[in-house]
Amino acid sequence: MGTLLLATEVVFLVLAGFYIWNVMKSQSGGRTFGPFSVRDSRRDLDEWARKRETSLTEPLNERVRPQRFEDIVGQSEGIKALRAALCGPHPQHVILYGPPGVGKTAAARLVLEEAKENPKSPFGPEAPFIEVDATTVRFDERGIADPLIGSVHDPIYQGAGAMGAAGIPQPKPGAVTRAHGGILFIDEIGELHPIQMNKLLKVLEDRRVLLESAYYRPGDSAIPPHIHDLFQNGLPADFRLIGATTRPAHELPPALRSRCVEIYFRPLYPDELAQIAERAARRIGVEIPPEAVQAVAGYAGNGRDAVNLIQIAAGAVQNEGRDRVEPEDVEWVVQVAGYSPQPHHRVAGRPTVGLVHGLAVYGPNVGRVLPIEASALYRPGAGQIRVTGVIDEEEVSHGARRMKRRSTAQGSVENAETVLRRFGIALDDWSVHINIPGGVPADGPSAGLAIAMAMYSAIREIPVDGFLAVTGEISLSGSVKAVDGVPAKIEAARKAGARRVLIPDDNWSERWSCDPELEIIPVRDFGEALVYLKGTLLPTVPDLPAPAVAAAGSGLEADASL
Ligand SMILES: Nc1ncnc2c1ncn2[C@@H]1O[C@H](COP(=O)(O)OP(=O)(O)OP(=O)(O)O)[C@@H](O)[C@H]1O
Repeated sequence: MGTLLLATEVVFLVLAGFYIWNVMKSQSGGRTFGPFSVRDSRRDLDEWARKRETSLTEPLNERVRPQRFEDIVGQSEGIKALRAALCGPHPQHVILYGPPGVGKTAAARLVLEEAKENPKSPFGPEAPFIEVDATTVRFDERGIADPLIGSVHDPIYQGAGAMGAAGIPQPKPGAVTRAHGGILFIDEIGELHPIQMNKLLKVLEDRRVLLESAYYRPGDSAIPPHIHDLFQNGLPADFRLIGATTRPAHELPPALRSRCVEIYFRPLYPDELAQIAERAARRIGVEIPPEAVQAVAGYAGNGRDAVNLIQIAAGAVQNEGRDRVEPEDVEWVVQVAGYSPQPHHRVAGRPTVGLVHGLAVYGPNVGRVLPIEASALYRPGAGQIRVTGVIDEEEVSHGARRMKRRSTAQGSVENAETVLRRFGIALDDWSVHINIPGGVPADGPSAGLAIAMAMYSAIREIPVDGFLAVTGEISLSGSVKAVDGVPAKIEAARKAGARRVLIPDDNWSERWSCDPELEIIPVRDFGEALVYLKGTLLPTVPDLPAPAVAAAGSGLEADASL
């Protein structure tokens, strides 16, 4: 019996000891966080710390990202304007326009550091650079969460915590407040929800975010003083905005545009893409011969493409134990990644009947060569003019009003037709096909002179100088009228390998009189322009008798159905 009692006592003592040990152990774990004990939390912390010890090498795109303004190719004008807007004593808000992948984000990321170096800049050494992508920034119409502007977490919402339980609304700062004292960069700003855009405009105006909540009572002593302060004085949001967009300026709200300096980044030319590719290869540590660089430039539509092409090719090459990217490696990437050749127009060089290199501007300040083709068949009494490649209707915007208008290029063709008739060509006897490949941009009138010259060349079978580029609007009387974007067009002609450019006399500037590479010639009318049609100067305006005999065709594909 005594033994039994002793055994029971021992068992009881062991159980009690085990219970006490367990209680003490759980108490030594300390507080709990909801369902988590401190021990659980510590275990998770250790796990994350262990994970953080693992890190991969720096991604290639990080390695090739521009580190200084000098690394950004081809945007010197845009960067100069960006510096002027942000690096002085009175920085301004900026909108950066431009196609994708040409260095807008790269430049925006660098400008704050440069501004900080100016002792007169209001950006302090700790000024933040906050980056937001408008295509992914969450927008909640009920205003529960607004990571851009900030919001109030009202006590009714799930997870309002101890403050919520006490009926206290909690202001949550957004990116505009995190950017206080620095720069807020909004990529794709044109994609912001209109309500968010309006809120942003208000913040730009007030330089603070004023929040409201039905749960806020100014006299409530249960609300902590810092929350009273935020409701009464607002969250600070004095920053400078850089908004980047691939949209054209007229698609952005005028109220935003009027508050910002507008800066344009332009598409990159093939030689600039080649430079970016070369630099990327160098940074990655692979060799690249000029032929492979040219191959990249032929397929890359922008700087990002150039870098991506090099990255994939370099990766493949390195996996094979090589350190040199050959043109075949670039071709392989082009195949597998589905790149298409870029239409980087060069002038034809050889004289061609019916082919005139017009000049157009697309985007802000970007010119390009626009080949205009004409073919002609002599069809006595059955003449007609067919135009292909022209956009039938263009949408134009005047502030909030959108209008559709007939393509101005179509009008240019009709003007050219009248001019040729005035010059004695019996168009009733000619079937003429004019083709403007690639669609004509909104500045169609400036193709008028080129169209008239192409038609004339096709009908008279005169080969056009293959190094000639032409811009100018043509009036019904044949005079050549001023057009927009002549400097950009001249640059495009230069890049395309032209040697001579005809421009309207009204656009002439003395600075073009001694260009070492290009002969830039002002012309007043169609007759003057014709003197330069063939590379060898014609002594006078050509004689233009109406054709008397049958069947003159052009050098370009004659269309029997004309
Ligand atoms: N002009 C350039 N000079 C040098 N590198 C460039 C240039 N443009 C683009 N790149 C390369 O492409 C990458 C992407 O460019 P970035 O993000 O600046 O383009 P973006 O104009 O902001 O385009 P998106 O509108 O698509 O954001 C850069 O990190 C850089 O490696």
